[in-house]
Amino acid sequence: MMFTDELQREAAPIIEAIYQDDFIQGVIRGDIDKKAIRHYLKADHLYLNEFAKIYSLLIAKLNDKDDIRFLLEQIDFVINGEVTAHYTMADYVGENYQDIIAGGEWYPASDHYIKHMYYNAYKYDDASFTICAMAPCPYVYQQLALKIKDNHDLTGNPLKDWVDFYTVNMDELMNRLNHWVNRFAETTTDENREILRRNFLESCVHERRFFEMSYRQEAWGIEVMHA
Ligand SMILES: Cc1ncc(C[n+]2csc(CCO)c2C)c(N)n1
Repeated sequence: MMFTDELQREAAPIIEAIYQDDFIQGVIRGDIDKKAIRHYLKADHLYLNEFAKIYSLLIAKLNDKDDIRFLLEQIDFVINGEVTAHYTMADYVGENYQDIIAGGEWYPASDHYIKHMYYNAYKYDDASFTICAMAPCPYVYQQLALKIKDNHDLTGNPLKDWVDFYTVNMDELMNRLNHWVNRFAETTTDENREILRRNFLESCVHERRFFEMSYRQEAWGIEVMHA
């Protein structure tokens, strides 16, 4: 069994828990509170910006042109492509997307998640540490989307396109990320493998907390200073 297969097997209960939580269940019913979706969008557009910047930090750690080209494509996807999924949610809210995301912040759970990725990018030379902290991002969404599709017919659901978005386009990305991590995991120490494992599983938990944060509209409770 490949190293990333083991990580994915260990992540299964966390993904099942996310599936059962209020946010995804509300998406499945198609009646989730619009405030939860608004909060998610406010947090997620900033999360995606940072995700793109962290890809750019990984480029500095890689040498193969094809690997670099792939990361450039992913930056484009995160900045320009994924907003399609966000527009589906903005339509559901019934407000202009730019108006929704104005004034968003790194709320507590997204703050922690973003900093987990940056920490690994700055602490370790090898890209694998960061990749393990990033891989749950496509993996969890792909698994949730497939689980939803397997169990429910979303015809007529206003958030169907959001779910559909993550059932496609994720395979090639996961293959690349898994390949990089497995190559490093084969030759590194047990201690490093344990760090990789924790990074992956912690980010799965971060994914869960991100949805919970959105559902409960968690914020810091610190007043924003206006110039
Ligand atoms: C909190 C959070 N986690 C995951 C995604 C999904 N996602 C973000 S970037 C990307 C592709 C990476 O190249 C995918 C699948 C999200 N939108 N927000």
